[in-house]
Amino acid sequence: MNGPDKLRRGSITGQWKQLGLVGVPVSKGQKKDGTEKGPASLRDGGLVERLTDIGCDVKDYGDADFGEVNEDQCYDNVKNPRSVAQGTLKTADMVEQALRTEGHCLAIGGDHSMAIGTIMGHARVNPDMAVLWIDAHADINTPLTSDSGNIHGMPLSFLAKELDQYVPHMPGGWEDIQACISVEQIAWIGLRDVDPGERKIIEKYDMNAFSMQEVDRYGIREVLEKAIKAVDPDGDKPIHVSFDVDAMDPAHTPSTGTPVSGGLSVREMSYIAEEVADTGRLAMVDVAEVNPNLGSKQDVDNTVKSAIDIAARFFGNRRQGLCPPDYDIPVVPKNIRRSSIQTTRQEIVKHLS
Ligand SMILES: NC(=[NH2+])NCCC[C@H](N)C(=O)O
Ligand SMILES: [Mn+2]
Ligand SMILES: [Mn+2]
Repeated sequence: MNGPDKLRRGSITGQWKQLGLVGVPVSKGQKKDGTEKGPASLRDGGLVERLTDIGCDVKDYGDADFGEVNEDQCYDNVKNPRSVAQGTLKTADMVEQALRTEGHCLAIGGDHSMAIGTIMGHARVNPDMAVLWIDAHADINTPLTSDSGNIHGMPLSFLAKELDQYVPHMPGGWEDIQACISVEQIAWIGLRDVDPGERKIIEKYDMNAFSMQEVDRYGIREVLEKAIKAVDPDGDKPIHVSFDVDAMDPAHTPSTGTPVSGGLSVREMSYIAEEVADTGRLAMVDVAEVNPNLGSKQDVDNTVKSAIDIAARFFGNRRQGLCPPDYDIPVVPKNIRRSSIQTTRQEIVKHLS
């Protein structure tokens, strides 16, 4: 081969021309206020500009309206079931519309209960999607296996058809939320805090769960390859990435509600994003669990920066660099003497104008 993967990779921007952005300002899936401000913190941090710079044509669909639910009593131990259900249905509609219109979608949360709506909406368009769930947590507790009662620890139990028998039918909108994917469509990367009921489900259904132990044993390259092979053996499925920022080490994403030490490095996470982008099959990304209420200003800035960096990598930004399709190396006109770079530049500008 001639140079590092020269033939396989282009370096031109604009692979994802059209991209719908959907904000999912949910915080009722867990107990800490602040994730409802996640979408605003990512927009204020320059997310759209970053995506535009790398050649994306971003259409911002705004935020799903989570409204206010009066007296959202617990269902058994499940907290805020009606609030989450109501916003989930709105999220699903917006994601569906964004995907149908733009072809690609980036959903920014919000706690990870956001993914019930994003995957539901995505499944209406691509029911055969492959889901890569990048997270310290498995988020597949059922309401009955969950100790916390927080819905952000349960989204996959509502989404996986095989688990229907374990999930109670809750009131207040949940009748419209139906499981839409199979356990075989899901692979996790980054796990390091898995509850007993979750571990049981993973083993019972022989699910594709890659913990940090596998990352340490095989390296991120092999783990990612195995994960993609597991959910997309023929390499022809649309890919949904659900990225919980707590998958990364808290050194990079400290402002999140349930940080767990020993997470993915910037390099490992960048590698995942670049390689998934390179498949050409990425349809949608969720960015979950940014909580600007937690930590110092520096912590929040670091978290927002990491989240934006990774989101941009999923949509085409590469560590090797990019150049716009119409970029040309500036030529020095023959009649201009090279006295110094400074004057050359000025003279070229003069010459051109
Ligand atoms: N999306 C997340 N950060 N989830 C954390 C879940 C923690 C724990 N497993 C629970 O069920 O409550
Ligand atoms: Mn998590
Ligand atoms: Mn999560």
